[in-house]
Amino acid sequence: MITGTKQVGVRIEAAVKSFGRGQRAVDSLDLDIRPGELLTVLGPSGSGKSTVLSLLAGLAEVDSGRIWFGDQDVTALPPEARKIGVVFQSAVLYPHLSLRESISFAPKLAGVPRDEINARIAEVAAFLQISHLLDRRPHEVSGGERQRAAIAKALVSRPTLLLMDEPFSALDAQLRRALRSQVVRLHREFGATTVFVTHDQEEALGMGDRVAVMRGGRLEQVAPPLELYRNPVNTWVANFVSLQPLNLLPVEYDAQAGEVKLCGETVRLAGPDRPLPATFTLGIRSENLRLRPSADGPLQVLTAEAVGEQVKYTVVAPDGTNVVALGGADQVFEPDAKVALAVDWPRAMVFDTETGARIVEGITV
Ligand SMILES: Nc1ncnc2c1ncn2[C@@H]1O[C@H](COP(=O)(O)OP(=O)(O)OP(=O)(O)O)[C@@H](O)[C@H]1O
Repeated sequence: MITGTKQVGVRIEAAVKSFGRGQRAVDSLDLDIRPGELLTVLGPSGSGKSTVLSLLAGLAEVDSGRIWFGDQDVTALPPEARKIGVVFQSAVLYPHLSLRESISFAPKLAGVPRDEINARIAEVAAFLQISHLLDRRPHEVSGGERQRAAIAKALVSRPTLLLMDEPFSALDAQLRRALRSQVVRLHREFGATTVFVTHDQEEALGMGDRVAVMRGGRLEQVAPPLELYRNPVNTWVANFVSLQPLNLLPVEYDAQAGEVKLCGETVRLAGPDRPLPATFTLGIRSENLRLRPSADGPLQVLTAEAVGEQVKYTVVAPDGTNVVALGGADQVFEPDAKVALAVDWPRAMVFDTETGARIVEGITV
């Protein structure tokens, strides 16, 4: 880790923020961000992600609640007193200044000695591979290079908290991927506690030490990526974090026989870890569902779509439910083929049909 970086934990306590008389943009939010972690904040458009970032930056004030950086209550502190670095969707650089001048602006103002500023710029620019561009102005570099300069500008003041709001959303997919891994390495190197806002599942799950999922101004769940993926608290989170389509299938359970009826098939369960209700919703991701050839069905292939090395099948169950399954290119099913499901049961999720809440951890057959 680079010397001079302090790691601070952040605590948002019962934060409420509304704009005008409208709905609450952030509603009773409690969130702990650990010292030095890279937390991604994921949610659909309008879920309150940017507002959370503005509250942390001090660009917006909470209506009620408190914000702590370590043991310091910063709720009433203005942005300049918070020791934060912020990177927005489009780089905030001075158009008439060179990148070097833009990057050195804030530390110069703060009275950091010239040599120290130069050393910090050299270090961060080398890391971000923009050393050769420092004497150019913003309009003389590409969009990706401008975003890297904006990151350098945010880092050079040695912030204790780095806030990034969809910094790569205007860039093409390949560049986004490259910059994503650069930010992860940068975070490891510089160690500042980082909050990275995105509406992109792949970005949030790929980058975050933990992912905070927001919906309608509230926090639905916060967990490490794999835990979130495997143990989502409800159908909404399960669906939102899915990289491949999620099937939510109605299931009937006969407790006495220990059997479930799923898409026209009867399956014996070995041991649900808790009593199951007579009907529930089974959540199964298409990557955890395969098709088996079966002369007498009960399902029928509707479409087969190539996805790289795999094939995405949409099949229809006897009750008309559509089910999406992924298959390898080695076993190809033609449209209209009769098939049965091969469920990876330990990866199946059981949800309450009424509330959508997760009810058991996993079931075995
Ligand atoms: N300055 C503002 N004035 C009025 N309403 C606002 C303002 N900023 C945000 N809102 C409202 O607050 C809610 C949350 O907005 P916010 O920008 O935090 O969501 P977001 O999750 O970041 O969305 P996006 O992914 O589209 O940027 C939205 O309903 C939005 O319309």
